[in-house]
Amino acid sequence: MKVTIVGAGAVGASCAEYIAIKNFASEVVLLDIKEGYAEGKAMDLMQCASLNAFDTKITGVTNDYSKTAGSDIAVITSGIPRKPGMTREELIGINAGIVKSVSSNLIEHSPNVTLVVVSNPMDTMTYLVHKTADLPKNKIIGMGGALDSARFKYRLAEALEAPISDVDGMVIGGHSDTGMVPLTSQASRNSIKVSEFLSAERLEQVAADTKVGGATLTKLLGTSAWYAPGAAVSGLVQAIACDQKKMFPCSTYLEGEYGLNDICIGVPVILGKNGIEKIVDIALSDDEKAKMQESAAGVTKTNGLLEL
Ligand SMILES: NC(=O)c1ccc[n+]([C@@H]2O[C@H](COP(=O)([O-])OP(=O)(O)OC[C@H]3O[C@@H](n4cnc5c(N)ncnc54)[C@H](O)[C@@H]3O)[C@@H](O)[C@H]2O)c1
Repeated sequence: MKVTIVGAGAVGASCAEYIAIKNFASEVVLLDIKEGYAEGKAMDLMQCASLNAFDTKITGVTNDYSKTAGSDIAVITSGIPRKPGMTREELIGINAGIVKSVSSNLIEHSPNVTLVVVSNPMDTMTYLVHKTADLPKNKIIGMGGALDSARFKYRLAEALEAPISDVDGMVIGGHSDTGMVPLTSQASRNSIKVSEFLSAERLEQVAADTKVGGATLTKLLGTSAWYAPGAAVSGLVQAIACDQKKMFPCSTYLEGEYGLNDICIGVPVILGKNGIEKIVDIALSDDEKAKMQESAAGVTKTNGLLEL
């Protein structure tokens, strides 16, 4: 199993590290446009191999796509991250050009690749790849909901004063500060609805903190987060590589599901060797349906800024 990660920055390197530690891929190629950067990150990571007991071979290359040939899965993290006070949508100008050329180079060298899009604004970047790349829709996957759900579970556990392993919950909708739809009505602690333990006000606070999870970290760090994003991407890559049939909320192209058309947005999907093997159309409450429509309107507005 060969995995390429484009962008050897904070998220790309974290993702490579988690993939290596999980030890399911034979090869990870890190590619960056910055001379020597991916080579350096790859060498540093390989020097962890004996310490962390993994056999994945990590190599780094400067913008040489011939070295990515035959990749089964490729992750696109190239582009700029946001600075404090910025929205993800503000990154579109620079990142759209990068994502378009990177996806085209990847597909040229690996025509059967499955792409995982991470660069922001992620739903719009995933849509851009759909519109410009010659790949079936099941092989174009946007990562956002897996991270947002992990942040939701962190906030739920905090409110419940419970270990995170007790908690389950999912965030669907757009990967933006306003567009996320944390499914608070369905979140549970050991299969008991969290509304049994938390007041409606506290649950609303959990949802609000979840939605600004990225912005909170960006303010603290001066740039966007990388550990949880890297871990979330590695989970998606492992589910595909190991044909796990695991369910994650991912950004995918919708054709009528959730009453939405011609948009990429986060919904639960089953991930296996064929990428997105199924879109899971769950029943939403009227409130969640309305929030999903509002979220989709926001993503569609950002998509309108693309020059397709
Ligand atoms: N979807 C999510 O949940 C999520 C989470 C965190 C970050 N992000 C996004 O991921 C992206 C990367 O974030 P980061 O913190 O790793 O940024 P970073 O600046 O640390 O790394 C980005 C890397 O991309 C490289 N790059 C730029 N243009 C390139 C090109 N044309 N080809 C190859 N490499 C190129 C840069 O040299 C840099 O090393 C940002 O857009 C950020 O907003 C998304």
